[in-house]
Amino acid sequence: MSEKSAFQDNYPENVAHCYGCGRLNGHGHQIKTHWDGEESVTRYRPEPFHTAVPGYVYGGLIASLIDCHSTGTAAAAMYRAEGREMDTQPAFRFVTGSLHVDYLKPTPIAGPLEIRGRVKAIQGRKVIVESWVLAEGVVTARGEVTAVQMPESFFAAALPKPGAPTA
Ligand SMILES: CCCCCCCC(=O)SCCNC(=O)CCNC(=O)[C@H](O)C(C)(C)COP(=O)(O)OP(=O)(O)OC[C@H]1O[C@@H](n2cnc3c(N)ncnc32)[C@H](O)[C@@H]1OP(=O)(O)O
Repeated sequence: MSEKSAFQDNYPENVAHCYGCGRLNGHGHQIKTHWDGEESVTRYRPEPFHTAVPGYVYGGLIASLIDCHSTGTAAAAMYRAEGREMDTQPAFRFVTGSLHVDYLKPTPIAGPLEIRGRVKAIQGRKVIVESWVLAEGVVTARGEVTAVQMPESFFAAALPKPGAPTA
């Protein structure tokens, strides 16, 4: 795969189940993000059930789109910084350390949304990404995400402890 494929299409299978961006999560948003010069872009069409107030998008969806758009941008930026394609090893996997969203205007639910992002800083294992949501060309929300490279312990922590109750 090359940079022409979506960032998320290159995620290793064991981290491709995220509700916001995992291509293997049939219930999720399955967002697809690409570079557009120095900015990253995702296009997403909300469903009628993503309603907050009738006619407008639920803020949690907007946060989710900013979140996964930004973590994907963080991963892609690290590959770019190393001059590598996203399907090369070792894989960069980023999780959300912090997510800040400002809701500037109600976001109309009719029609597609565009989420754009820009890398503010790459600092060691963390990447700070600013992203914004546009509806019909109008910015309705702005966000900032600190994405942190996922430690291997993240996988281990997800496993049930021996003898722990399962329900
Ligand atoms: C990979 C494909 C899936 C993509 C899914 C993306 C969307 C998601 O929903 S991810 C799920 C939600 N996020 C989580 O569950 C993360 C839970 N938190 C954690 O696991 C850890 O706190 C984690 C990984 C963020 C940081 O832990 P750790 O790796 O030990 O970080 P640590 O070494 O302390 O810090 C590394 C750097 O990140 C910074 N950092 C850590 N946490 C935060 C935070 N919450 N806010 C800001 N900066 C932070 C630190 O300050 C440090 O920066 P510096 O190097 O400048 O000192």
